[in-house]
Amino acid sequence: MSDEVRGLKGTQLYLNDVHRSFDGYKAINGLSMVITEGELRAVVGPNGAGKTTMLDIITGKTRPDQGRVIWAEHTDLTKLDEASTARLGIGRKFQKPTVFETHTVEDNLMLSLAGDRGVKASLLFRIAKAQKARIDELLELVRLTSARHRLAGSLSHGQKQWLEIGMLLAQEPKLLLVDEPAAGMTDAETMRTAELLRDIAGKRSVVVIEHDMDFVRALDCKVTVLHRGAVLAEGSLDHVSANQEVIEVYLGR
Ligand SMILES: Nc1ncnc2c1ncn2[C@@H]1O[C@H](COP(=O)(O)OP(=O)(O)OP(=O)(O)O)[C@@H](O)[C@H]1O
Repeated sequence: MSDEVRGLKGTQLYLNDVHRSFDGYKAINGLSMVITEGELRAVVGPNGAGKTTMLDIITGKTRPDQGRVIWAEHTDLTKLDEASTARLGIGRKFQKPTVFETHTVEDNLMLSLAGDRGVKASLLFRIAKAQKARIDELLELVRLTSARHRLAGSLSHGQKQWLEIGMLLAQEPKLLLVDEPAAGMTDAETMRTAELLRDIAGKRSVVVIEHDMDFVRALDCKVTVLHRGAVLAEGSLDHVSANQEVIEVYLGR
């Protein structure tokens, strides 16, 4: 066992000196980060800091030019595509909710639990007891128990986001990547989303990209500030907020 691998014990995701340029522009420029098993982490930074590109690299959508991206202590993610990283247990929630609007909340969750069986076969499939219990649990977790029989298309924007998080959780990810979940939400929905993400971390790691500082405060977790494709500061929100460089490039704008 190499020293590097031994040092990764309990690490869900490890990025070391990752680089990626687009037409000569260094979108990711020496990015290193460690996400431990079950950790909740917020990633913030100005527009163009490389946050989305970082998620693209983790999920295999974009290949880094150099650097190490290691999953669960030994799997090299730089060799994998999006389908393979999803199979490993990396779930990604994009900014815009994508739910089946003409199906009920329950059916949306059932379809996600069903995996590869196909939409029609899944809806015809009788819900096994274990599946029902899992759906109950997911509905509770994403605050949609009372909306169980509503059409997903009739939900508020915030509720659609929660439903999609539930659909991703149905696939039992070990790491959930969430891109700006609070965008477009009411203040109350934003605070409930922070609670929800705190609830679901622990059993799996959760990395949240966000601009809304009230939301980041409510997440109450370690914060990484990205700037020009690398980590500018890391620590508690109070710690990074007091950093003069962070104030200059991000908070003070
Ligand atoms: N596929 C691509 N082709 C060309 N340039 C790209 C590509 N992906 C990202 N970039 C560039 O890389 C830089 C970093 O972008 P990225 O979207 O990762 O930043 P971000 O921190 O997510 O910003 P925002 O907060 O605005 O979403 C930007 O200048 C962007 O234009």
